[in-house]
Amino acid sequence: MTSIRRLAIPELMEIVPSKFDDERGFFSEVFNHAELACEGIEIAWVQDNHAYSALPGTVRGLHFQIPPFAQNKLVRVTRGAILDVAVDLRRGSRTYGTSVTLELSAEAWNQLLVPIGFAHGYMTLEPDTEVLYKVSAHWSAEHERTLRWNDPDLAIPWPDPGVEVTLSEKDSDALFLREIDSPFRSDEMAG
Ligand SMILES: Cc1cn([C@H]2C[C@H](O)[C@@H](COP(=O)(O)OP(=O)(O)O[C@H]3O[C@@H](C)C(=O)[C@@H](O)[C@H]3O)O2)c(=O)[nH]c1=O
Repeated sequence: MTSIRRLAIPELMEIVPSKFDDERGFFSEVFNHAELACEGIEIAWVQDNHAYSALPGTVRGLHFQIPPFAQNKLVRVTRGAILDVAVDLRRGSRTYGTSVTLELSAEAWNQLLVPIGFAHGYMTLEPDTEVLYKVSAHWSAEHERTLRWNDPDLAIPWPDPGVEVTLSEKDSDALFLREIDSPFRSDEMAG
């Protein structure tokens, strides 16, 4: 059975699928539509992404796409570990501009559901970390937006990686929260 736990912002959920170990290795249903549907999660996923980061302290994000390419994301780690972060960008939300963090790892075998209306990003906590995630809209460069990972207004409790942070050029030149004109409204969101 998959376990599902709502986080401090209840639209964000930690999902932990069962994992069956035996002498050969393991088996796990990493996505089961019917089990998630029982919790009201019925999302039409259209793309699976796989990202490998060589170094610990690699930051990707914080990213979101605007409509009509806004994306739900279901994120998991198959090797290594990350601190995964979602920032509430739903105007009118009591938690607008605040974040939820959750450590995801191959060992814990947990996943984070990040719905439309949130920016998403992560820092790798181990070398050779692989992140896989489903998204519910295709990638569109014109609809992609980047929020600055270390914007002081977000006050995200990033860990000290003990090394210099590795960042893409796009992410190092991102917008601050105060510069973002969010298209998301809390009263339009499901859940
Ligand atoms: C996101 C994405 C990128 N690309 C291409 C564009 C570019 O040449 C290369 C690397 O893209 P990026 O630097 O944007 O990759 P990355 O920084 O890993 O982007 C990802 O970050 C995490 C935090 C998310 O939440 C994702 O939605 C996505 O934005 O891959 C695709 O072809 N399809 C995609 O869906």
